[in-house]
Amino acid sequence: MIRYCPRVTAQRFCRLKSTTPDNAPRASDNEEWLSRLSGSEHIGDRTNSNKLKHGIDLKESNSSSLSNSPARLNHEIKIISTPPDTSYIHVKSPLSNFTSMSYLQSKKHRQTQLNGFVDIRMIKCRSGSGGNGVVSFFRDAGRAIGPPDGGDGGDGGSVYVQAVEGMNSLAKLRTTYIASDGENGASDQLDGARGKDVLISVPVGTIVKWCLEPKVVRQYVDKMQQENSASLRQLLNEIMVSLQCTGRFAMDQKPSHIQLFRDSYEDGEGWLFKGKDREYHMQKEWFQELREKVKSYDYDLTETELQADRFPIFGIDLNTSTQKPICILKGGKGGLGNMHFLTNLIRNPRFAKCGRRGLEQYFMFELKSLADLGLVGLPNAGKSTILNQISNARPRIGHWQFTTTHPSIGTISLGINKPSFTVADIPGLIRGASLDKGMGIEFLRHIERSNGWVLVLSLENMHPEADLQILIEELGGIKRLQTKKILVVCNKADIDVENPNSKRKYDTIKSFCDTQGWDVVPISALKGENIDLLLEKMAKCAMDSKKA
Ligand SMILES: Nc1nc2c(ncn2[C@@H]2O[C@H](COP(=O)(O)OP(=O)(O)OP(=O)(O)O)[C@@H](O)[C@H]2O)c(=O)[nH]1
Repeated sequence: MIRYCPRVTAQRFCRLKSTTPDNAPRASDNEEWLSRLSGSEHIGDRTNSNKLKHGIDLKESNSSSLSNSPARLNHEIKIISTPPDTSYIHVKSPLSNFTSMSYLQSKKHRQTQLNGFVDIRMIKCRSGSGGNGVVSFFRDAGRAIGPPDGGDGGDGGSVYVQAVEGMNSLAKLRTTYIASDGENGASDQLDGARGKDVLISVPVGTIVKWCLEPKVVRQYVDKMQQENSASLRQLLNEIMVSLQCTGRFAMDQKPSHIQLFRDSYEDGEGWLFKGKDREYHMQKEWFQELREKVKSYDYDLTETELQADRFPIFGIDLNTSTQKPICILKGGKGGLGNMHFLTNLIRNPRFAKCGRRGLEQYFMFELKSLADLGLVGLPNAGKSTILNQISNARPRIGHWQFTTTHPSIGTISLGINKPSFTVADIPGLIRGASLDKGMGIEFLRHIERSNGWVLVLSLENMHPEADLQILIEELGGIKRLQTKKILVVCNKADIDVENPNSKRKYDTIKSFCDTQGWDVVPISALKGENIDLLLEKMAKCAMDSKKA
């Protein structure tokens, strides 16, 4: 906890005309504050580890280590060392956790793909630095130099984030959010104004994650791609990022938060001199003594900063609207004015303290839709036609592949007094989507939160059972599907109805689904056949998934 320096607050910000300052701490107040500081046992406890920065680990990521291994599990975290060997929990984690695949793909390509819908943004945020304290002495007609009256710098503004209802895209977010710096203090005991905060409003369902500077990552990845033939996804999974982390609790050895570090001055530094310079002061014993005491104040400031400058490794999930904005970057503290350094020995303190620096970091804003059910299928299976039939959503429908270029969510109500549920339609998956073929698997984020998945197959295709296997594979394998409630929809049952082969296709799928305990239903979305049964089964799947 910071042992705050003495200050009478009642008259802050009001200008005192031609009277002796009465808002400044008296020498005795300052003496008492400084003597409390000198009793501190903290000095020297903290190591220099706060100078360590996060970064891409070049040694781990040489091209020879790149293989065609399956995609690494996202969020994989390898603990390298823990306290007391190091001050922080040192971890390594794949770069894919701290950058955006979509950002690294061609920007233009993605714009046309998305038709204006934006579900991922990399944003630079900066909190304001604290204003500087000021060196000033009271003056009036009768006195050339009076007691010190230099005010404190104002605190820097912070960056906040909040989730609000009614937004459904990240398109309107700016690329940079900068909170303003605190103003410097002034004569007559005036404290500088506090820097303005910034508030980033995002749709409910957004996850805010800490990430590396996108430009640096892009340059690095481009270089790596020139040197070897690995796909972008493979590269992002193989390149490791070194991070300094902390646990949720002081002694926790399990990393939960990334420790961020400011570029502020060292404890005991950050002095501003006026009249006589630093060299002059450093030679004086009284200044050295004071500096030693103020070191403890700085130590507390740094500790408070380190506590505040922690960000959850897996991000902040804004899955409900935020009642109170969440601070993601805190502004720097304002520096002390010279009136705090008046003591019985130091009558003319010609020095003040600088404000503490703000923080500049990059964050990845990722929108993950909140729908009860996720509709997945190969391109052209008829997902959009189904959603059109059963809900208020009006997705694009076409007989060409990838008509759906961005997710859409429909609400389905089965009548008064009956619960309603939501369904998300995402672009079609193809074999190799997880290796970025077709529209890739980036859109799966929109069904990740749904506990119920509706797999749509087209009976028009020659081997719909093989399509089902492709879906299972691209969705993460049978084990992943076992964690969800699954409903399989065999669409386009109207085609070739008389052909015994059509019945055979359906039976093969049904018997596989039976072995997995999955429900299955044949329909014709185009002709509206069996839609009531489909709705009933979807409602059951949604309710079961809510219970899961
Ligand atoms: N005969 C028949 N055609 C259908 C049926 N359902 C959809 N279609 C047609 O199949 C084509 C594709 O339908 P969409 O709903 O756009 O398919 P999708 O799965 O959303 O396609 P993507 O956007 O590529 O993912 C359209 O021409 C539809 O009219 C059906 O039950 N029977």
